[in-house]
Order: sequence, then structure tokens, then C-alpha cells
Amino acid sequence: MLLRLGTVPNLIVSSPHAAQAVLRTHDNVFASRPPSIVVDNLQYGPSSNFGGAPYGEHWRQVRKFVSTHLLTAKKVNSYHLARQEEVRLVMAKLRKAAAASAEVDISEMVNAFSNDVVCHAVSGKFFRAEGRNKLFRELIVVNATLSSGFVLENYFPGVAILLGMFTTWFMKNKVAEAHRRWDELLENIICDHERRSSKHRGDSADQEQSAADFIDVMLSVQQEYGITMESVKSILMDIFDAGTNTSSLVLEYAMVELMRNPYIRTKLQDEVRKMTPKGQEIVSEDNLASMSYLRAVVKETLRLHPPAPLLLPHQSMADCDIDGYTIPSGTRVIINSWAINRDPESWENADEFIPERFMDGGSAVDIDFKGNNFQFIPFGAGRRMCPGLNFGLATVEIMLANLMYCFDWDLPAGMDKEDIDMTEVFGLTVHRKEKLVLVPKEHGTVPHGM
Ligand code: HEM
Repeated sequence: MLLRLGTVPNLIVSSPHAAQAVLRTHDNVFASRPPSIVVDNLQYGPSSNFGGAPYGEHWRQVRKFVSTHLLTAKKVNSYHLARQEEVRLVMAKLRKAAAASAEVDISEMVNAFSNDVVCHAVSGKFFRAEGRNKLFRELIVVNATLSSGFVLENYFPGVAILLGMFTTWFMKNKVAEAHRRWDELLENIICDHERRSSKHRGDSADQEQSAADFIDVMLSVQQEYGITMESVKSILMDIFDAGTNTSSLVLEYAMVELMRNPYIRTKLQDEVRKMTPKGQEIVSEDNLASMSYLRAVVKETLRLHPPAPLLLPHQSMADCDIDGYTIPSGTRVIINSWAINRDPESWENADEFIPERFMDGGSAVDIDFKGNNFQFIPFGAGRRMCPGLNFGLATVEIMLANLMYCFDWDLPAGMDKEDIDMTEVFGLTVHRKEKLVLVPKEHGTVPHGM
């Protein structure tokens, strides 16, 4: 489908066949991003961006740098103790709430957790100093609001250039202010790291390696890749923006679906409790390998509720023929992963939450989200596919396993599962309008009065 939004042609891709044509067969043509004046001004211009960068040598270098040094499975695994520490803190808070039979805002809790996991990996142990984790979270919300608002330039670029304007004066100031705040915060944490590394110069390679957070790693290989300090900051902004809300939304929607489907919740709890050695206070990452139903629940959540339902926009770099149609160079391409993931031609009972479809004997047992099955693309596919897949999954799986292991869950008094409101609010990511509020009951404790 071709939609002309303002003066800009938009190709809407909503079938697995068309997604494969764009993201695999002609990936070399469609791997660019459309220009975004907001992203360029929030960050440090197109020649420093990463997620929003046009396809070319700069993006290739940054992508290689990030994929080789920051987000490999090995590197993600090396942060398992950081995740464990963050999980413990959340479980302790939940135990207090359970003891007081208090309600907990799960949406807020999983968002803070995902943010802290990213902060911990990016800037090491001291990320809570001076409330930096809270500041990052605040700035991520600012970025999301600014990037998903209406911008004249995205729809009438010619008119906007003629008028010499960058959105409205009001918007321009907001973007400049957000940029200034990000820059100050990133500058501070980078300076801390530079100071720390000069203090520890001479430590053994092992000591250095075990302490290495993203900033340490980036500073140590930055010159080898010819990456400027502005690019380093831009990459960090992308990691915060792309890594926090996505994982937290998967966690929130998983909990929503588990509350709407008590049978599935009990089945998952049975698996997690059976596969975790007796007497363990929390589930550790070593225990996750044998939890196949947990993985199926996460997959089914990603299928029905992909956090980025339209991926990120792509843009064609040359004319390209697909199925007899010519797509002109410069066309913006929107891939409707939400519709593809629910296409009844690919999925049995497509709108229902059925993790069993991904288990042995299920209709989708061989289908994965790693970019080879075009009926299921919550992380995209091809050159621009999400490089944070391992990081995101590690965050989601360990937290969900522990929420199921340590607690039983109730809806607030007077609320039935049918009352859970699924109304969504649209932006770069899609989230529910209402917060998810639940009451935890510590597993294994006897209710008062018994
Ligand atoms: C469950 C969690 C996540 C989901 C569902 C997700 C999904 C996506 C999607 C759909 C895209 C766009 C793909 C395309 O345009 O074709 C993307 C891009 C990206 N994601 Fe993720 N993401 C997740 C977690 C993360 C994490 C944890 C990080 C970083 C730590 C991250 C970093 C990025 C970056 C940097 C890009 C831009 C890549 C580029 O343009 O080359 N994501 N992600």
C-alpha cells in the first residue's frame, strides 16, 4: 500500500512476503532511515547518529563497533550479576508490599527496573549516584514525546525549508533544552570514567575486563574505529532510548496476559518453581536454560504486543521493483510488524494468547524472531535489525521468571480479569493507557488468619 503523507510517499508493508522483499531480497536498497530533524537536533546531527543514521560508512562503522564490543551474547552474559543485583532489589521491594498487602504499580516497577539494568551496564556500579538513573529515565520520556510528536518537516520538507523553520519555535526550544540536558549528563559520566581509568591504569587486563561497563569499552576502542565523542554520546542515547521502554513493555504485557489467562500463569509458575533448585532465594540465569515455557510466553508476548509495532522507519536509496511495482528512491517504508505478527494466514487463532504454539508439537514450534521468519519480526530483520535482542531478552526473561517464582499475583480488590483495559496509546512504542496495578503475595507464605 502506498500512502502519501503530506508530500512524502510512504510504502506500508503488511505481509510476510512483502517484508521479506524489503528486509531481505532488497535489504541493500531499503536499509536507510528517513531524515528526522528532531532526532538530528536531539542528538548530534546525522553524521553522529546511530539508530536514526542514514545508511553509509558512518552507520556501518558504528554498527560494527556496537555489535562487536557492546551487545554480543558474551558481553550481555557478562552483565548477569548486574541484572541479578537489580532483580534482588525489586524482589525486596515487592516482599515489603506483599507483607503489607499493598498494591504495586507494575508498569512503573518494570520500567524502573529496565532502566536500571541499562544504566548499570552502561555506566557501572555507581549509576545511582546523584540520582542519575532517575534523570536518564526522565530524559528518555522527553525524547519519546519529542520524537513521536507531529513535525511539519516530516510531511512537507520542501515547505518547511522554504519557511526556514524547524518545527515551531516552541518545539525547537524544547529539543534544544533536552539536548543540553542529555549532553551534560553524558559528559559527566564519561568524565567520571576517564578519571577512574587513569587512576586504575596498570591494573591487570583481567581486573580491567571484569569492571568494564559500556563506557569503559567505548572509550578503549573508540579511536580504533575513528568514532568521535559526539558519536559515543549519540550511541549512548540510542541505547537508553531503544533499550529501556522496549524491554519494560514486554514485561508489562507479559504480566497483563498472564493475569488475563490464569491457566497459563499457573503453568508458567509450575515450570519456573520446578526448574529452580529448592531453597534458592531467587531464580538465577543458570536456571533459565531449562524453562522452555517461559521462552514461549515471552515469544507469544512479542508476537501480540511488539513494543515497536511499526519497527523504525526505513527509506529506499534507489528505485526498486517489487512484484511488478516500482518503488521510487526516497520512499519512506513503514513495516507493520503488528499486522504481520497477527496475520491469520500465518497464525492459528491469531489474536489469542497461546504460548503453546511455540512448544514441541505446536503449530509455530520452528518459528523464531531472529530475522529469518518474516511472519514474526518484533526485532525487525536484515541490516537494521535490532542489535539489542540478546540484551533485551536477558532483561525480560530473568525478571519474568522471578516475578513468577517469588510471588502469586492478584488483581486489586473488586477487579476481575475482564476489567483489564487493553486500550493503547500510540507513539514510537505502543503502551497501554492504564497502568497495570497488582497485589503480590509472597509464594510459600501462609495468609494472615490461617
Ligand atoms: C525486547 C526488547 C527489544 C525490542 C522488541 C526491540 C525492537 C527493535 C526494533 C523493531 C528495531 C528496528 C528494526 C528495524 O528498523 O528494522 C530496533 C532497533 C534498534 N534497537 Fe532494539 N529492541 C529491543 C531492545 C533493545 C535493546 C535492549 C537495545 C540496546 C541495548 C536496543 C537497541 C537498538 C538499536 C541501537 C536499534 C537501531 C539499530 C539500527 O538502526 O542499526 N534494542 N529494536
